Amino acid sequence: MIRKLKMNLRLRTRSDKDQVIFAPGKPEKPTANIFTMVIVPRPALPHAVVLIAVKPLRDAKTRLAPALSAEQRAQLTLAMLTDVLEAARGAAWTRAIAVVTEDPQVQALAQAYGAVALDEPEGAGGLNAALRSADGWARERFPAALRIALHGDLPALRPMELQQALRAARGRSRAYVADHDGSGTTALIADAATELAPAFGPGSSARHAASGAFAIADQLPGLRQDVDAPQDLRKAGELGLGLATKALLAGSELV
Ligand SMILES: Nc1nc2c(ncn2[C@@H]2O[C@H](COP(=O)(O)OP(=O)(O)OP(=O)(O)O)[C@@H](O)[C@H]2O)c(=O)[nH]1
Ligand SMILES: C=C(OP(=O)(O)O)C(=O)O
Repeated sequence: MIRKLKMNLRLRTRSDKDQVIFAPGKPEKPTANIFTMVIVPRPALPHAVVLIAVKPLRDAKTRLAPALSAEQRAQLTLAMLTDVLEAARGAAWTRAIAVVTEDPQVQALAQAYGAVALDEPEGAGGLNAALRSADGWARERFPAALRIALHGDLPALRPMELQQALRAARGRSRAYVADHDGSGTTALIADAATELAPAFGPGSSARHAASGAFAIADQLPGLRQDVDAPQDLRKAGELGLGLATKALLAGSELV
């Protein structure tokens, strides 16, 4: 009897595509205790798919050109993305991470951290088209999940901040986190029933508010601190850099 139940459980877990447990590098397997599953049915926990768009490294971080060479900007982009992937993996509700990019080095880094690398969509739609495409992928693959679009240049992001933003968005169809100076957006969240409808770019905070998204007001310094200009690196350094960015910038006068 028990053997039969175990077999049924295994089959059910494998056939339900929205039950994938996020475990980078490890095969999927049911984590629930068989007796818990049978005797105490639990409601599904909220879960989120993290979407990160990254443009080709050769074009990245142009506003840092006064302070860093093209090669240094590419290395910094990879280091900051590493720290964002680490933070995203550490947030309790993260079910999957997808990085949308055409850059092979970025794709390889994403996959090394257990994320899915999605191809850049056809056409020259830029960041918002890339995120719309990733959102379509996520909604099809994880129909009950929240999605959170997140910048890849948040080197002081903590897993708890990501988790807090997701909690703050509960009960809202869409919500966003404004950047540190209030004009831009560092994260945009949509619930399972709602398209992400990203409107990133200069002044995106006002656009996201005008589109009806809820402005998350929580103190989230690491989540708000994106790196656009050289002085942003110092501010992120004061908050505490993730390990990869910290190692890359050790000894640099920029932090
Ligand atoms: N996949 C994809 N990601 C993009 C695109 N444009 C921008 N991004 C990403 O969106 C985020 C914010 O982009 P930007 O601020 O425009 O670019 P940046 O490289 O961070 O900085 P600047 O070159 O100084 O503007 C970064 O993570 C970018 O890599 C795009 O066309 N496709
Ligand atoms: C794309 C955005 O950010 P930034 O250009 O500052 O990275 C934004 O705030 O919408």
